[in-house]
Amino acid sequence: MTAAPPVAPALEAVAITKRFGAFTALDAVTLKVRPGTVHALLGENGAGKSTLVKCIMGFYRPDEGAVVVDNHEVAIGNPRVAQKHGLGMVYQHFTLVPRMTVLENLVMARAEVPGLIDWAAERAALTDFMRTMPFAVDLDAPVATLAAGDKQKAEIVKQLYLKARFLILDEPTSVLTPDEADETLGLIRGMARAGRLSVLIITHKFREVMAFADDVSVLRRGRLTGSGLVAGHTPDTLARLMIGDTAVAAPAARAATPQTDVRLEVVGLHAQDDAGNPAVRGVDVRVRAGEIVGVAGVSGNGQVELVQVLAGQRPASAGALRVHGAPYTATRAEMRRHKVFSLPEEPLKSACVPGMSVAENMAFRNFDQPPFARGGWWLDTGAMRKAALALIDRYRVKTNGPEAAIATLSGGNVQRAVLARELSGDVSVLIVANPVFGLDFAAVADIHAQIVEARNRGTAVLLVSEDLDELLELSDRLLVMSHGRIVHETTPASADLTVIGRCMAGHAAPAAAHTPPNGRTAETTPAATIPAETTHADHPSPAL
Ligand SMILES: Nc1ncnc2c1ncn2[C@@H]1O[C@H](COP(=O)(O)OP(=O)(O)OP(=O)(O)O)[C@@H](O)[C@H]1O
Repeated sequence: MTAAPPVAPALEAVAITKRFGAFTALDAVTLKVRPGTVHALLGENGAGKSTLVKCIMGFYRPDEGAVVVDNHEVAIGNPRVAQKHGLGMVYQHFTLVPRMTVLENLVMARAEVPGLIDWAAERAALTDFMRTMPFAVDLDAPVATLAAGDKQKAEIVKQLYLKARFLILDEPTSVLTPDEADETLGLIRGMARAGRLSVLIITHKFREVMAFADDVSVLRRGRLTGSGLVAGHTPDTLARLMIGDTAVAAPAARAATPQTDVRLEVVGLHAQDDAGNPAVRGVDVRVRAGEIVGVAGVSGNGQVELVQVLAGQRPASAGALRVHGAPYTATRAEMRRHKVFSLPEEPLKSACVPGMSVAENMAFRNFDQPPFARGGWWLDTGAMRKAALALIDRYRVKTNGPEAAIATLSGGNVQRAVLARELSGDVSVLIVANPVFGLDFAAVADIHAQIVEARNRGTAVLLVSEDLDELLELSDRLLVMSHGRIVHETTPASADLTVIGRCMAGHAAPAAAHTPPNGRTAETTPAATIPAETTHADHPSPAL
């Protein structure tokens, strides 16, 4: 490992320009991070934030400009060189190997790992190192067993162990609960104030900028639109720098919908996670036409597996699904017949083919139907292009064109492209997971408006989200999922945040809470806490 001085460095990105073909993603952007400070980098989706940090970290070679660390220009040709200069990056999504322990992950991350590892010596050295950390992370825990907050701490510890003195955090709190986020950012800020670190943090959350950052820089369409002390800004001034005169979608009015026919029924559903452990343990949910049912919960409590079963990406081990009263196993034919659409988490990974074009990805739903397919096999690329152009325009997808590979779009724009595909038709049931993960506030407003409009048109929406504010804003009914079960039901109007928080954290709800009369199906009770024993956990229904 390279020795690096323990003091926080100053870092400057000077007049960085980065082009992708004819497109200029960054136009002479200059950013100065003062030593021992937390510097927030803001910008709407596609503004160039990731491109800028990738230039700093050596993933991309800028066309023009320089990176200066402690007043010395450094040539960072690749991320290993960045690491040698004490620069480390923590990503939005976790990079540690889930099946390995924290200790194994840390040792294997080093640039030079000996052929024969003396694990006892490594453990002793790492135990000493952990004593210098503000975080306590269990070295022997397999990463897969850690809660999201602990995983993120382990990612940060890894960078500090690799002697990073300048840390770039790319939306580090998007997978954390609000408490975990505050704790993590508080500890990071503490380390910066102590002079151990300088930090550049990409975030879309103004609250985090105002509470934890010293300085802020704002990008818009590849240009720096503002920079300075956070104390000199308000969320309004930052918003203006971010989106200029772009109109933000007004919140969609919630129409009174009759909510009569049950469109989606989940009955006694059980499913396992990738390791074969029970993940969904007896879930009952009904969603009616014109209703948004929100499912809250800390990540890792079975929500991903629930959505995957509903999307046909994971088998159920027991229980049943019904759509329009008919048995449903989420085959493509059933999805088409019943008009079931889904917007999954990480759409680039789970709902796109990254190497294929925006137009092709937008046509996935019906590429084998007219007007895209003719004579059973001939694909009409002209029709696909035309349809894609209309969707790009309507959903404001920023792309170099319908022919661009979808993987070249920024995260937020991939999300818009998939949403355009899934919402553009006649939708009877919509299953949505964390739809605004990583999006800026203008895109969030857009997507929320689209979901409420779908509901107003009579779509039954199941909305699974880790963002409680989003659920309280959008849901007609709100369920809380913990340890694979629905443990609480309420409406946003009668929600008690303390009870919800306690249920999310897996703590028993207060005895005074009301149990649904049928003791079984989370559907109609206004505010109910459902004891685990009333679920189907121990009595799985017959397998699908
Ligand atoms: N490899 C690439 N090839 C072509 N264009 C690219 C490539 N990477 C990024 N872009 C384009 O550069 C622009 C900036 O993208 P970038 O990912 O830096 O945005 P961002 O501010 O990080 O957005 P988000 O908040 O959505 O992650 C976008 O228009 C994107 O489509």
